Amino acid sequence: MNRLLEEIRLVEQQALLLHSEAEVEAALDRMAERINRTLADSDLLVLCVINGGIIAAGKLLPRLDFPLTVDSIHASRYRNATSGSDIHWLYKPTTSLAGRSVLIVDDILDEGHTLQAIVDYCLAQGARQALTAVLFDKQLGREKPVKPDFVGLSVANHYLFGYGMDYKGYLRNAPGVYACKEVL
Ligand SMILES: O=P(O)(O)OC[C@H]1O[C@H](OP(=O)(O)OP(=O)(O)O)[C@H](O)[C@@H]1O
Ligand code: HPA
Repeated sequence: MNRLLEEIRLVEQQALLLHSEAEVEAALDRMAERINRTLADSDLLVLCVINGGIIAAGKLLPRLDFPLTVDSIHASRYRNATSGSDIHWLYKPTTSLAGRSVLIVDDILDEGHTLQAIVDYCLAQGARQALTAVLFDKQLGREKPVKPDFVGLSVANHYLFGYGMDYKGYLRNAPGVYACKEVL
């Protein structure tokens, strides 16, 4: 096995489960209920922030019970590292955002720079409103540049993986929220 895969296996073995699959699924139900109540008549465009937001969006969408369209955006700040740097714009939506109500869906709000940049981008493209939904909001104990409109769970300030969140590109598929031991 190569060195990176060995590290991934070790991180996975030593990680601490913070939120079970059942907890996250219940949080998704609650989030969807709030979105259904608020945005049913908005001709919504859901913007999935890939890669991390794939699972959040994929699990949220079938819970939404009104007509909507979907596109994606890829702004990456961590790029397989465990600390963020500059934002790299890797994919921009092909749908016109002009005049649209947009709901940006991501896995985690950490320092908030990525989501803030995506909100700014949507508004600059002429979106009527750019709302935000994050499955996890990390408790940093300080103000963030953006306050999400819809939040699934508030999570502890550790480096996390699972439900879309990666460790060095891996472990996004873990069925729960796990804290890496290195940063515990
Ligand atoms: O609130 P912030 O501190 O800006 O961090 C949050 C962002 O970081 C992760 O993306 P990442 O940059 O790792 O790209 P990825 O989705 O391709 O993994 C995550 O999916 C969020 O988009
Ligand atoms: O804790 C995290 N885990 C994975 N990806 C992330 N992107 C920002 N914070 C995190």
